Amino acid sequence: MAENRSVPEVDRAAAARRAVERRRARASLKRDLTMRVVSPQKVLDHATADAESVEGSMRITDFLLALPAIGAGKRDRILSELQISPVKRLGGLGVRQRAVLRGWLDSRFPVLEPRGGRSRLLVLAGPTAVGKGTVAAHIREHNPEIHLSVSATTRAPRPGEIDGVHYYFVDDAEFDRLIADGELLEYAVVHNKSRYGTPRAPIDAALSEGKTVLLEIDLQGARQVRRAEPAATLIFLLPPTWDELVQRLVGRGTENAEERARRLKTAKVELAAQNEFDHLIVNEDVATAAAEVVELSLGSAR
Ligand SMILES: Nc1ncnc2c1ncn2[C@@H]1O[C@H](COP(=O)(O)OP(=O)(O)OP(=O)(O)O)[C@@H](O)[C@H]1O
Ligand SMILES: Nc1nc2c(ncn2[C@@H]2O[C@H](COP(=O)(O)O)[C@@H](O)[C@H]2O)c(=O)[nH]1
Repeated sequence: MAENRSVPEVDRAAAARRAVERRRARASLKRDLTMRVVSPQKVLDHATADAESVEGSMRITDFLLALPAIGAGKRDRILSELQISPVKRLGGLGVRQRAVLRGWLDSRFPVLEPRGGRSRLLVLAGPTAVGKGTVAAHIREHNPEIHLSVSATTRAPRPGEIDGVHYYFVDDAEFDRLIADGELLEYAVVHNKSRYGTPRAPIDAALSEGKTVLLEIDLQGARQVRRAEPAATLIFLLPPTWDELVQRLVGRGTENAEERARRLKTAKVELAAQNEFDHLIVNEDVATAAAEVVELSLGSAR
């Protein structure tokens, strides 16, 4: 018990606890970098602003290894090219080192200028359980002027899901017919399992009535829409952290462990494609994220 221990002992125990917490926070940051939930530039900016922060205490070697397609060999070559010692922590970099690292990051991971805001066709995509459905439902409730597309799917309804409201639940034969008759704007097998597609007619009708249309679909579908309608506004919803994403998926409780693993595998691929989108929105709070989507829809209302 703490009362029976000497002061230095208590201090040592507290310091050990803090060290464990810091190690955990750094591991979590490393995961978020690997999953592209945070941009490397942002991590470097944090480290520069506060050397004592989790970002600041991250080793340059761990930072580089967390970046896509950087292994130990490449990491060492980059460090030698940038003349940065491998023992450095991000917060301990000198002005010159920070500048060359920032330049290297900008050339390797360009921050794309948003291209969107050009059409009333909005696509909301993002990894599983990030909250696309929740944000879309919030918009349906608070912004009835926005037409929310109802997809067709071959997946079975979840408890509480209503045919024609959440999805059109169809069998494989009907999905084949929709494709054959050209009735889908886009379609895809999602999570290597069920088929999902966007019925074209209701969208054309809503657009011709001057309405804004929102599709909540996966990455493959978003890419198809981009090809078919280059002016569409593509929005990618991000989780605050990878751990939060996993918690949301588990907390939703609608998939078994095998299905969750399948979805998280797809999520990694989707997160890595976020730069293809016109806008990134972090879904920390549903109402705020929904308001940001609506704001973008106003910007593109023409
Ligand atoms: N901002 C938020 N904060 C906390 N929990 C959230 C937030 N947004 C959504 N959730 C919760 O996360 C879970 C997943 O949300 P949702 O089903 O909307 O995700 P999704 O992106 O549509 O997933 P999928 O692609 O798998 O269909 C739900 O339990 C939802 O209540
Ligand atoms: N390409 C399309 N993807 C769609 C469509 N409708 C939904 N989705 C995506 O599927 C997954 C899984 O959804 P769930 O309801 O089974 O959890 C999710 O990423 C949706 O965005 C669609 O019409 N086309």
